[in-house]
Amino acid sequence: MVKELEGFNFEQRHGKARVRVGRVWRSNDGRRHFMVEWNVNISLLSNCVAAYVRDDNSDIVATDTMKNTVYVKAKECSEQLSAEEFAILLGKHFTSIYPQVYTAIVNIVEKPWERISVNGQPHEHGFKLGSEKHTTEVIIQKSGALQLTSGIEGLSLLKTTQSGFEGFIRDKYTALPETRERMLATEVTASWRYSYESVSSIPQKSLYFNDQYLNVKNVLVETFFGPPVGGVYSASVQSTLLQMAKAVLSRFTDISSIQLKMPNIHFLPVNISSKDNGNIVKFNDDVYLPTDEPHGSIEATLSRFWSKM
Ligand SMILES: O=c1[nH]c(=O)c2[nH]c(=O)[nH]c2[nH]1
Repeated sequence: MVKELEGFNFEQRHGKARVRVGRVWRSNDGRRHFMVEWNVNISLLSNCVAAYVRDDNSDIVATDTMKNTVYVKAKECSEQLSAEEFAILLGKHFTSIYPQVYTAIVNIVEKPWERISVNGQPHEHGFKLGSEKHTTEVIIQKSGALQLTSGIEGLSLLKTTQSGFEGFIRDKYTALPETRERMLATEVTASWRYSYESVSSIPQKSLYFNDQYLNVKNVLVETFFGPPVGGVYSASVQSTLLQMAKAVLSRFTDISSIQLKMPNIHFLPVNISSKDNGNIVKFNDDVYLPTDEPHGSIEATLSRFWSKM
């Protein structure tokens, strides 16, 4: 502990936020293009207290250097890679080349550019923006120990039936009727932690984490809706959320925990009545008032019992 901080507890980190980078790769004949757009955030934990206490910047990695590193490393990746692999590569770089840096935290949000089909044919170099985003965060130590998390942001799901909410507490403030027939809409934010604990145990199969992202998304969606014919009844957002989390942990053995945030986005059944005429029109689960706010906020984390988290 330096003398200037005696009697204090001091924690610090520094990094570069929102470094946006696009990267294009081309097939051998140059015709078929692959592209990603990433928003990279870097945070370094390092021994650079002197900069805070005595204006000595000699242990500081300039955040401008961090930004440049993103572009140079993107250039150096000669083949397409997942956001997870790129985050690990950056984290490894910062923790291995700077003696002062003991931990790097890198998170990336990937913009959902998807290859476009024109007249039913996938275009060689044309992309359109999709909706939900692939996210990842790696926390990596100098030793190579790491925590890897991936996720989805903004996955909007809605079903028009097979949802209800009954049996909740009723008191003098309760106006909500019980129902077995309502709309269910949410915008899922998911983040799941992989059980890999060191750089050396990360799967070497290229684009493995992109495949896993799509697999987890499919399981979440399938569980939310149930089979295409008939669907599955949801007794609450809470119940559906847990089924989704359990389905992911039971299907993917390399995932040790998952957090789901599922706001309950209300579609209010329209009911128009007047004092004189009572109900003017008889609505029958057919006309709704869509809302954004207020919304229910429902979130939970499910971890394997043996998980170290
Ligand atoms: O699925 C639901 N869970 C709740 O906790 C809740 N609360 C509420 O008003 N409606 C709902 N719906």
